[in-house]
Amino acid sequence: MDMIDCHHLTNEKPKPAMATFFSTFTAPNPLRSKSILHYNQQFTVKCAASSPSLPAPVQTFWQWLTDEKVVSSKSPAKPGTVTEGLGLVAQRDIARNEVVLEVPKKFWINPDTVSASEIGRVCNGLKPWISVALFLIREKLRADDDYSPWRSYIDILPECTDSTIFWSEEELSEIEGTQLLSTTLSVKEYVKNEFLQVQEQVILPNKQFFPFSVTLEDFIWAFGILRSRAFSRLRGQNLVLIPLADLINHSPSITSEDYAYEIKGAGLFSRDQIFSLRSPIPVKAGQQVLIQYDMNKSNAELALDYGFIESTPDRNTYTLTLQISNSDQFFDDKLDIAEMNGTKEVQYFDITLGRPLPPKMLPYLRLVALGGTDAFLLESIFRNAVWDHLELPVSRDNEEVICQVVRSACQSALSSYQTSIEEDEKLEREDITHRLKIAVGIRAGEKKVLQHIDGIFKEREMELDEYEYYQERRLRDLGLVGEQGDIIFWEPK
Ligand SMILES: C[S@@+](CC[C@H](N)C(=O)[O-])C[C@H]1O[C@@H](n2cnc3c(N)ncnc32)[C@H](O)[C@@H]1O
Repeated sequence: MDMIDCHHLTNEKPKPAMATFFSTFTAPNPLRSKSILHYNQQFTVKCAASSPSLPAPVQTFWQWLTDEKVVSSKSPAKPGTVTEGLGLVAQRDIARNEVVLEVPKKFWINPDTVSASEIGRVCNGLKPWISVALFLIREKLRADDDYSPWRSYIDILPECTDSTIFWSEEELSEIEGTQLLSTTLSVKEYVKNEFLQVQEQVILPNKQFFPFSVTLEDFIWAFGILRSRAFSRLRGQNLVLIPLADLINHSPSITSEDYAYEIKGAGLFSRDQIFSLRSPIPVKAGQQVLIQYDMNKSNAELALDYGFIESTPDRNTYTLTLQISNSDQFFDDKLDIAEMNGTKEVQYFDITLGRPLPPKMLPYLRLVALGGTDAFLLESIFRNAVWDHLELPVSRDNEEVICQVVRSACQSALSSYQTSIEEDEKLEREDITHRLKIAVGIRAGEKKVLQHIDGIFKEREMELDEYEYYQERRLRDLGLVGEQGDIIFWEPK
């Protein structure tokens, strides 16, 4: 099927500036995202859904849903071929918040579907996404004469998306030096390890269910399908594929995720559940119904999960990883203080273009860099108050060190990219492939965030003489500093 053209971190740790301080920029943990999956323009609709030129598998799919009474000729939206592959096209004008489609639970694919299926017994105890992935692969690879009720749905799933997990080595070389490359490689490594395990424990010992060869490629396909189309954060459903609803595409110009979809009771006298999708904006007949997938995902997450990015500046992020070095002589005290204040030995800070630094970043940096004559603050009598002190500059030395370390880490990260922002911006204006556009947007975005971080600490460095440090604050609190900042001495008469 060619709905979508089928093509497809560890950054160097900057040298610690001093023994007690270890700062590193690495890729965000790919599996750390809040939800495994979820979800400017109006896109051109190439052909109306009722058009005979709709691909045959999509027509078969629609017929199946019609026979099952999930849809009818009066349905407000139908599948159509659009620039993003398949999408949902309005059959008539649709009002804001109007229900576009409803899909009963019987047609969902989730871990319960797998449990109730032939392979349920052998999938017992597997991670939810792995059992659903095996289910999808089995449905896809089953012989044509082996009837499956899911066949017409499986047949409309794309062979791949533009997610970086499907990129060739050559395409990946365009994101050399980026956090996205490291994340992509670690995700692929993770998927590979899970595959090897499930192959040995489930696929090979159960030839009766898997009489065909299942490859790592099949497994990556299933992972990509789940990552790009499963819904999550729904009532009791953390991983669910909803056929038909998963044809909905994303629009950057819709800036609210509210009310687009929900799970509700099928009716007053029914205990069944139904998935209901609403249009967040009014849509004219013939136009595509679109939603906002996730306001909180960065461009790197969008590229990894779905295979597109946005030009919105605040989608550009860079994850700064800071760490209390375990060779730090004050390691135990620092860790205790960090943990008492909701941070860890290794702490990630997601920095977004044009936004202030995350609130805990400066105190954490100051804590990590604390040493020398400032080390008294680590003593246990200060334990409850120390974080408050770290919220403000502690000493000139401490503040200077954090500026130097962050700036040198930024410079080092910036030097690992192959191109300059100017070169990227020039390329962005040219006629390039969708994947190259993603690559160029990602590498330019990361560099801009690094420059943004560097700029913040450059400014701080220039203001070092203007800050009030711990000792001055202390003297002022004791009433020993006059209003003009002059130190008041007690003068004997
Ligand atoms: C939930 S599916 C939507 C249906 C999909 N277009 C299809 O052909 O099956 C999500 C995928 O649609 C495509 N997509 C959705 N919104 C897009 C957008 N704004 N720009 C580019 N591709 C988009 C991406 O390939 C993404 O992985």
